[in-house]
Amino acid sequence: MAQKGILVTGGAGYIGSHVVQQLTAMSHRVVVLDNLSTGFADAVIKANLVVGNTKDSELVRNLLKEYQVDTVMHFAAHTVVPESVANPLKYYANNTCYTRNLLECCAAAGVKYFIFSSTAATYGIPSTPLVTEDTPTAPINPYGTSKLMSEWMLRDLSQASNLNYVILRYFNVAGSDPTGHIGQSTREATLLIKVACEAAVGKRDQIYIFGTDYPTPDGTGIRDYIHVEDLARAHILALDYLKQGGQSTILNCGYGHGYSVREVLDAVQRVHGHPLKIVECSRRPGDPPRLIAAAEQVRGVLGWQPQYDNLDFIVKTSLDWEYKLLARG
Ligand SMILES: NC(=O)c1ccc[n+]([C@@H]2O[C@H](COP(=O)([O-])OP(=O)(O)OC[C@H]3O[C@@H](n4cnc5c(N)ncnc54)[C@H](O)[C@@H]3O)[C@@H](O)[C@H]2O)c1
Ligand SMILES: O=c1ccn([C@@H]2O[C@H](COP(=O)(O)OP(=O)(O)O[C@H]3O[C@H](CO)[C@H](O)[C@H](O)[C@H]3O)[C@@H](O)[C@H]2O)c(=O)[nH]1
Repeated sequence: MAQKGILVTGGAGYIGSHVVQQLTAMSHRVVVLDNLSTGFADAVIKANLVVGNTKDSELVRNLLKEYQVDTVMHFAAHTVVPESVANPLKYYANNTCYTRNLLECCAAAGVKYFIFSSTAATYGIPSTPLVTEDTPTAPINPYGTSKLMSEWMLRDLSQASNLNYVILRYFNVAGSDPTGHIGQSTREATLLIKVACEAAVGKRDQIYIFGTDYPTPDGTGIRDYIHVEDLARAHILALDYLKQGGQSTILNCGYGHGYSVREVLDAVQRVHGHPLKIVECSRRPGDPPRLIAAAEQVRGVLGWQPQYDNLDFIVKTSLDWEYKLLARG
């Protein structure tokens, strides 16, 4: 019998491509569906890339059939929070409606396992700094809401069918493949470590600190930064877990401790060896002071053990990739 396939939507994007690389290294049969809206064809090295959209039911149905897909890993989404505030319907269409479409195709094809990229943005501004999976969800922007609605669809479909899922709520993802084959190539990036590394290699003149008056030890926002390779590994373990009959579940993905913006910028300067031009400015609307994952569940349920829980290493791999992008022009 032919090996069952894994459909990875958004597998040409930053996080998806790292997961695909781990899956193909383990000889899984992978097909990537990506419309290349923010992804890159050359990020998909050993899997088949089909350029298309999750809203295209006929295409999705054909792929599920052709590759005998029993597992879907769903990364495809728009991911920029301020853009979601300015253009909410774009986010509800892509992140919610097209996910519904994908789920409908999965249900019809009898897909058994679904691993979904969710986000700490579903928690909004939690009242406790340490966020457990039971912390009430209360997103404060359309991006977070669009993702939470997909979680609900998945939960409800699972209850009405044989589909089981793992929802992974990522905290702040950073870093790049330590072997240097792939990395974060996002255009017009907004995420702190990526932006700081762009400033370090001279792609930007300066880096802004959004708010220095937060109730944190140094006044800047604190986040739980997780290396993309460790996050990718959690997907592999989630797949094993589901295949061994694991119950549908939601898991935070973070290390359980955080760094302030100043600590991150110190790390970038330390690893890079040169000072950055840092400009302090007012808070960015909607940013919680501190967001840290309670990260016991993912370790307990999946047996996940992070390898790269080291800020300087995260920064080093980001910086190495930024130099590569610079050399490519
Ligand atoms: N980067 C983070 O810190 C972070 C944090 C939490 C959650 N997430 C989630 O992780 C997932 C991946 O994020 P990323 O950072 O790799 O972003 P990314 O933009 O690099 O990847 C998204 C990929 O999906 C593709 N895509 C988008 N809409 C599509 C569609 N309708 N059909 C087919 N392909 C489509 C894009 O071309 C891109 O390759 C997203 O679901 C995002 O919400 C990311
Ligand atoms: O140029 C920058 C960029 C960010 N920050 C600060 O750095 C911290 C991290 O900000 P990011 O923009 O890197 O990431 P967020 O914490 O806003 O991440 C949120 O948005 C992400 C997607 O954009 C993910 O969904 C993630 O789960 C969600 O918490 C925040 O305190 C932010 O104010 C700066 O000071 N300057």
